[in-house]
Amino acid sequence: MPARALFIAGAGTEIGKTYVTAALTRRLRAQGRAVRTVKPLASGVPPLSDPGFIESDTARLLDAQGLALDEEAVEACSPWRFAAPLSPDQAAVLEGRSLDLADLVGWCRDEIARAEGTLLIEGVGGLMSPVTETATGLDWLRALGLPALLVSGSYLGAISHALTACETLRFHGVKLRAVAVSESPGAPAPVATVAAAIARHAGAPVFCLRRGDACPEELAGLI
Ligand SMILES: Nc1ncnc2c1ncn2[C@@H]1O[C@H](COP(=O)(O)OP(=O)(O)OP(=O)(O)O)[C@@H](O)[C@H]1O
Ligand SMILES: C[C@H](N)[C@H](N)CCCCCC(=O)O
Ligand SMILES: [Mg+2]
Repeated sequence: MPARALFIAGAGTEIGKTYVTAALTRRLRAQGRAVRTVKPLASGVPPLSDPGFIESDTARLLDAQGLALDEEAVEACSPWRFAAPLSPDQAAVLEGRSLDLADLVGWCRDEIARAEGTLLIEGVGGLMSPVTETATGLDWLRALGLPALLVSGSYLGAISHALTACETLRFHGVKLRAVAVSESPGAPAPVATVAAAIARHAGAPVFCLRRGDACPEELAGLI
């Protein structure tokens, strides 16, 4: 059976993409489905030898897959890793490196071609955060032609951020599979209220994850 691949895009950064992607990975595995989860381009990732590595997106996604945290697994999950917690193009400059969208897209296409079951690809930052000096995450997603799961927070302002991302995806012909609203710490409104507001305009199913929640079964069922 051909692989199903999904791109996890964000309405912003630090809002729950990795949390939701890890939760979805665990849910799919619990349902007995084959899943591979990658974060090809990651900034803010210390070396594997650093105690802080355990907090990185790469470590969290490997853990959700039940994989060991070794060099081989890290490289296979996140071939482009940068230490500075900045936009990847800026983090790359600090290391005297550069990034090319064609390389990133080519790597993902190879993964899609060889995946068995479901392939989850976490993006970087928000939908239009830069991924190279000249390309945004939206360019990356469009080049892959994959459907998206949009992750939003529930902080004040999240509704507009989420709907702006939904509208941008629609404008560019990207299929929006669902929106996952991950509860932001200290948010002034209940996450369900924020999700309901997003659902009135998003044109896609909307799900909530409160702090510490597992992935809803219904969300996994759409993937
Ligand atoms: N629903 C939730 N329950 C508990 N913790 C959460 C939840 N959502 C997010 N977090 C925590 O909030 C922090 C930021 O979330 P996360 O790392 O998933 O953001 P992100 O969108 O992937 O960020 P980046 O743009 O760096 O990839 C993490 O410590 C994460 O574990
Ligand atoms: C370091 C951070 N957590 C992410 N890895 C990168 C976020 C880049 C955001 C760039 C932007 O949109 O302004
Ligand atoms: Mg992340």
